[in-house]
Order: sequence, then structure tokens, then C-alpha cells
Amino acid sequence: MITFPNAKINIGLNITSRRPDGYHNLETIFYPIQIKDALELIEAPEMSFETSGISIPGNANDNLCLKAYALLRKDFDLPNINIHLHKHIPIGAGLGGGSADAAFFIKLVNTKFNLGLSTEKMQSYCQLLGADCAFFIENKPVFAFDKGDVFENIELDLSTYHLALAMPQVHVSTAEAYQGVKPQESKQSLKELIKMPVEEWEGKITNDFEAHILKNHPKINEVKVAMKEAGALFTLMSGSGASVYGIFKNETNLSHLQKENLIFSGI
Ligand SMILES: C[C@@](CO)(OP(=O)(O)O)[C@H](O)COP(=O)(O)OP(=O)(O)OC[C@H]1O[C@@H](n2ccc(N)nc2=O)[C@H](O)[C@@H]1O
Ligand SMILES: Nc1ncnc2c1ncn2[C@@H]1O[C@H](COP(=O)(O)OP(=O)(O)O)[C@@H](O)[C@H]1O
Repeated sequence: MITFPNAKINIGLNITSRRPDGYHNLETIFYPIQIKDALELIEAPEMSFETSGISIPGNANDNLCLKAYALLRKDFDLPNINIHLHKHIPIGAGLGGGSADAAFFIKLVNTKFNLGLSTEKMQSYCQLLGADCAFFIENKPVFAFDKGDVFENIELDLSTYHLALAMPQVHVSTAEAYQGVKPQESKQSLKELIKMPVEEWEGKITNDFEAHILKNHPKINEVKVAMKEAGALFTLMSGSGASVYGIFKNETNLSHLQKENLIFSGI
């Protein structure tokens, strides 16, 4: 059985306060985009995990898919399986790729082995794996708050626009992103701001990580500037970076962006 976990972008990201558990409260809009990995599960005599595509840093045993299966195996009598992950979503990009794999894997196991898990139960497994993981269970646009794992449904449809996504060749860790930010209550709710036409978002919908990350990694800003010059209505770094997206009225020729930077075009 196979599934295709997709990425998300953050439309706005406000870090509002520091929490006693060391995490931060935040407010953001998660919006699913159609850049995808492929994830296959087959029953097998022994457990095995293999990957192809973009290579994943770190120990394969720490992969979130295996962690998700270990969590489910604590509660259910599940067989050995072979997992194949074809990685296409850039890693450490602020696109939530690892979290997407884990959430889609839980949905896949639920279907394959008829576990009968509710949406809420699958989300609670996800919360043990990463702050933005639970979003990918329902995988629809939401306003997210607390650690980024509590959701409110919103009406947001960008399907008439065109999205360009670029990945500057720099690495930003999530921990680096959070360390450089001063938490501050939001001046205006993102839920209200996204009701404005996209043409009015620039400068009003912001990502609190951008100020210090763009200063430390000027290449990210270069991509934003290039997208604006190409006519983007709105540009923003996604999550903790380093990916940057631009929302355009129409499909746009971005050939002046360095080829290796542009990773997805669509919505
Ligand atoms: C920054 C965001 C914004 O959407 O996304 P990404 O850029 O990773 O996609 C998320 O908050 C990332 O969520 P996720 O990647 O699941 O984070 P986790 O693995 O749970 O945490 C990694 C580290 O980030 C910090 N962290 C994460 C979430 C949060 N609300 N407060 C935090 O302070 C903590 O230092 C934590 O140890
Ligand atoms: N299935 C997976 N895909 C990608 N990264 C994974 C996965 N499982 C664990 N990881 C680890 O999670 C880290 C961050 O992954 P990723 O989700 O791509 O970043 P981000 O949260 O910035 O979107 C990687 O450095 C990698 O070691």
C-alpha cells in the first residue's frame, strides 16, 4: 500500500511567548502544498526500512516513520513490515516533510491493518512525534496555535493563484530559528489578516523568524528579492526556513532564479 505525503507552508508565523516546557507558543496558518514524498508499506518476514531520492541526514533508525510504527506497536499487535520512503520534499526546509511522512504513515497503517483509529487518536500519536505533525492528519488549511498542534478550521483557497517555492542552499536548524527570536503577542490576528486579498498581505503577514535568519543568511533574502522583481504579490520564508515561497497572480517565468533554487511550481 502506498501514500504520498505532501508538504506545508506557513502563511504568517508569530512566536507569541515562551512556554515552561521549553517550547514556544505560536500562531500560524498551515497550508498544504502539492510537493510530495512517496511512502510504501508491505508486510514482510522481517522489519526493514529503505529510502531513495534525497538522502536523509542522521541515523535511519531515528526516522519518524519508524518512530511512528514503534508507537503504534505499543498499542496494537502489528506484523513486521518493509517501509520504502522516496524522499522528494527538501529536508530541514520549513516544509514539515518529516512530520508529513510520520502522519501519513500513521494513516496508512490505520487503513492497511484496520485499526479503526479516530482522527483525534491519530493526532495524539502525532503530537508525540513533532509539533507540526498532527496538522498532516486532516491536511487542510488551519489556523494553528499553542505549540502549533492545536487547530481551528479556516476558509482559505489559493487555488486561483500560482505558487513558486525555492530552497536557497543554506541550512537553518529549527533550534537556531527559535533561539534568535524575541516572543511577542501578535498585534493583529492572522485569522483576520488572511481575509484580505493576497495583494495586500505583503508587510502585514510576517514570519517572526525572518528578521534574524535573513540577516544571518543573506541568500534567503536574495531569493525573496528575485521573486518580488518577478512580480510576486507576496513572499515569505516558510517555518524556520530556509525555503521561501512567492504567491503570483499567474504562472511566472522565474528563469533568473538560480535553477537549483527553484524546487516547485504549482499550488
Ligand atoms: C518552526 C515550525 C513552524 O511551523 O515548523 P518547521 O520550520 O520545523 O517546519 C514548527 O514550530 C516546528 O515544528 P517541529 O519541526 O515539529 O518541531 P519539533 O521537532 O517538535 O521541535 C524542534 C525544536 O524546536 C523548538 N520548538 C518547536 C516548536 C515550538 N512550538 N516551540 C519550540 O521552541 C524546540 O526547541 C524543539 O526542541
Ligand atoms: N521521514 C523523514 N524525512 C525527513 N527528515 C526526517 C524524517 N525523519 C526524521 N527526520 C529528521 O528530521 C529533521 C528535519 O526534517 P524536516 O521535517 O525535513 O524539516 P522541517 O521541520 O524544517 O520541515 C531532519 O534533519 C532529519 O534528520
